[in-house]
Amino acid sequence: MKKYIIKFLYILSDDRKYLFFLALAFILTSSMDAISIGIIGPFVSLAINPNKITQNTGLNWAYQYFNLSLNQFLAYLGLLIIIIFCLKSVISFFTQFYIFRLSYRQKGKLANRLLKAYLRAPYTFHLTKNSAQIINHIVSETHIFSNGIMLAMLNLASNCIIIIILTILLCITNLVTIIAVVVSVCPVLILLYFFKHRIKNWGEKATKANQAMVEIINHSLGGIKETKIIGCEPYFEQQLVKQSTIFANVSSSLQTFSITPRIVIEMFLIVVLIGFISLYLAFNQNIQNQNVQDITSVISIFALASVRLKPAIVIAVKSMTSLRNGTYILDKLYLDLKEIENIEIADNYKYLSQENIEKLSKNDSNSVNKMMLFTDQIVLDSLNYRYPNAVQDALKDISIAISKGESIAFIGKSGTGKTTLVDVILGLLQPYKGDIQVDNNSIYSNLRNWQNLVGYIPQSIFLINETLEKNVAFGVPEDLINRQKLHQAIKAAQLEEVVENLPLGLKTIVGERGILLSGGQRQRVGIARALYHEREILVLDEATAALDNETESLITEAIRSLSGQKTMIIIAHRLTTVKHCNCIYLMEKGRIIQSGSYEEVVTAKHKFI
Ligand SMILES: Nc1ncnc2c1ncn2[C@@H]1O[C@H](COP(=O)(O)OP(=O)(O)OP(=O)(O)O)[C@@H](O)[C@H]1O
Repeated sequence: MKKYIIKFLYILSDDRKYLFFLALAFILTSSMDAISIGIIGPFVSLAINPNKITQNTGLNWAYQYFNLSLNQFLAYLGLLIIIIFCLKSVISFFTQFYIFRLSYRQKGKLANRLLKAYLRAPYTFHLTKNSAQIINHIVSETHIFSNGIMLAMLNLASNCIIIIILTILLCITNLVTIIAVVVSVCPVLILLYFFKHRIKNWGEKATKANQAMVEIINHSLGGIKETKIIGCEPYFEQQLVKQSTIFANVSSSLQTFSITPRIVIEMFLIVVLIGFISLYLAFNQNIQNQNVQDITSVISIFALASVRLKPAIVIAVKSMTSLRNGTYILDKLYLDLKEIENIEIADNYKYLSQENIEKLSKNDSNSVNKMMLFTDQIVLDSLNYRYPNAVQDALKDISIAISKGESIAFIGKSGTGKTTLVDVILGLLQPYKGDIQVDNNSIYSNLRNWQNLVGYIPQSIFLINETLEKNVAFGVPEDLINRQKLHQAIKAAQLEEVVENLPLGLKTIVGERGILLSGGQRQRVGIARALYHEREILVLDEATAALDNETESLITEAIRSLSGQKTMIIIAHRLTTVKHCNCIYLMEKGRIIQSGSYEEVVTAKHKFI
């Protein structure tokens, strides 16, 4: 339990401070709740026999002090109970409101914290992670944390206070009831103890099945073209049925278990109540007025137990089940948060030279937001990179200089390190040896500023299901889009004709992942996007897919028209696009083995594509 609370508090982070106020509110409302219900039994007993007022020292003193008739005194006592009840109800309403708000806000905060950490985690972290898992953490697990763990913990705390106070009251007033309560609760606690591992297992299985379902849906719909052509719909359907059956089985077991306490407690309470009355009647043949009062008092206390104590016990036990069920999620969230919040620093620096680590840490501490200037050249100085857990370097001693306004291209067979080199240039991967300098300043002295200079146009552009203009001016609110810049970018990216042919022009929604556009058009949207955002340096990973001659020449034209204005770094998969480049670098096994003009390198008869 101690470990559970430590993890819970870690995840709760800043909101821990609210728990103190919540605890105070709990103590207040639960005490009022318990007292207001606890005094109903004695009040009923006094109503049946008002003379008992004079037998109680406190009540007798009040009765004498106010100088009222017994019935009037009883009426005022009733009024007092009503006031306590109303006050308790108002406070209880607001406390519950506060609990719900805190819990559900926690979901939003936690999702935010996770997304922030995932987005800031180094690129290498994402190379090894499954996106379905990440989505599941952010969407479902945060919900289970707020609903199944946090709410359960708060409910458990508030109901435990009620149980303790009511039990004390019952102990004072009636021993039979307390025996009934103990007899009813013990089997439930024993059940909970023996099932604790199974409940945790159910929680784990439900989470995994849920995650697998997201993954299956993701895979089948994400590759819908392949799914349809290969005809593997039944495979995905069967996989989904398998996981949903697991989910249904464990969830139904869990739900059944969670209603068991109510059934068991109800059964035992009734058994003890009827048993007590039957035994009482069997052993007391001559029922006197006093006996009737005893039985009435026991019944009213039983009523109290079933009105407030039973629900409190049921909610407390249900919360305990929910907490146990959430153990797997709590562990996962705790480990994940710890991992990603710490990895950010550790992994970023893992493969970096000591010199660059110092530059980065200096930058982290004074995070200056000044612009990085690029007026002369970019120098890649002896870059060496190795992927985590790889046995050999993906890049070996890469040294080149790129002057401002130059276009250069990397060519080479598949797997020779072109993408890796571009990822290093983009600052996504950090070399364990070497440096990248812009006008003699290391990019590691402020990676963010360096990235602000660079526009990246990947093979497959990420397009959102929005209008074409929003996709070009990506991340800019619609009313702030600069029309002039937008039209210039569209023109330079050779997209004017495409826009003219779209039904709503720039206002046409391009569909999920730009499904309404062709591959070549999408890549030109990517070029327009980089141009709109006025990036000095454009890094273009040319599409590997075969493009028709016209599209290819449009892309080539778009790239060519930018030469001289922008510094371009191109990963080329076909030679036509790089004809105009100032320098071409041929790569093999992570090294640059040849460089020179198009004629020098291409006519050297290397078969690299
Ligand atoms: N995430 C990774 N983890 C480990 N090794 C990797 C990873 N990504 C790439 N590699 C390895 O690094 C080497 C260079 O890969 P890279 O993707 O840079 O080649 P490429 O020239 O861009 O290939 P292509 O033209 O097919 O895209 C390859 O041997 C590849 O197997």
